[in-house]
Amino acid sequence: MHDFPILIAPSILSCDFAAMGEDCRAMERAGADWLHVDVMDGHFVPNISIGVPVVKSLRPAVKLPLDVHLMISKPLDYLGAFLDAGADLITFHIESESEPALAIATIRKRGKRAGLVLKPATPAERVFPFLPLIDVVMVMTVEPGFGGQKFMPGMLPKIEALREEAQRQGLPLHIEVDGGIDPATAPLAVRAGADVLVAGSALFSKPDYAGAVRDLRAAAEAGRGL
Ligand SMILES: O=C(CO)[C@@H](O)[C@H](O)COP(=O)(O)O
Ligand SMILES: [Fe+2]
Repeated sequence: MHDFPILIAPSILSCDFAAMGEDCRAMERAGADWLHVDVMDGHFVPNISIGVPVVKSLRPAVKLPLDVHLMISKPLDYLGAFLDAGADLITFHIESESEPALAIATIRKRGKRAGLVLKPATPAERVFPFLPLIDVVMVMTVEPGFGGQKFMPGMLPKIEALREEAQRQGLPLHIEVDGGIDPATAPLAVRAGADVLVAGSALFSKPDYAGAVRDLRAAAEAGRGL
């Protein structure tokens, strides 16, 4: 079994955009591990969110690693800009118009971490050939595009298949889950093999961020023992 600690990555899609820096610093003080930045182009997904200038402004505002989730049709065209802006990890969709091996190499050549993301309908096997090349594989547990949706338990076998394949290939791969993660669903994802938990609404909607991060981490860690 992998022995990564559980990591909590609050999704800033649910933060207060009028006070983003302070809201993110509060999440940092609350004990978050990464900051998850959702980038949407209105084409790959039916929503528009934020882009390069926001990553650039956030970079000096927090010390947390910036986990940039690209929900855009042409990730290759924008990798350089996100890397220059200060992304520490860039994940992009296997369903996008990209050459995955080239995109991964572009990110890793800059000394940054790379990951692939799967939409709910995409089978785990699609990314098996790329697992030795990446640091993170991310399983969408909702349809990408919006925060605050309901976790899809049907994604649990996909997480299990990815963890099994990573173990079979002897890879220390992070498995990140994104969408509908809260203290009720986190243990299910962790038991299936996830170790990085993105959570937007479940954290930013709470008045006490430290308590919310602590409760999510405790629930997830309990999932390991199930
Ligand atoms: O990438 C996405 C949505 O496309 C996510 O990162 C969401 O922002 C997670 O939000 P919650 O489901 O946790 O509210
Ligand atoms: Fe995301």
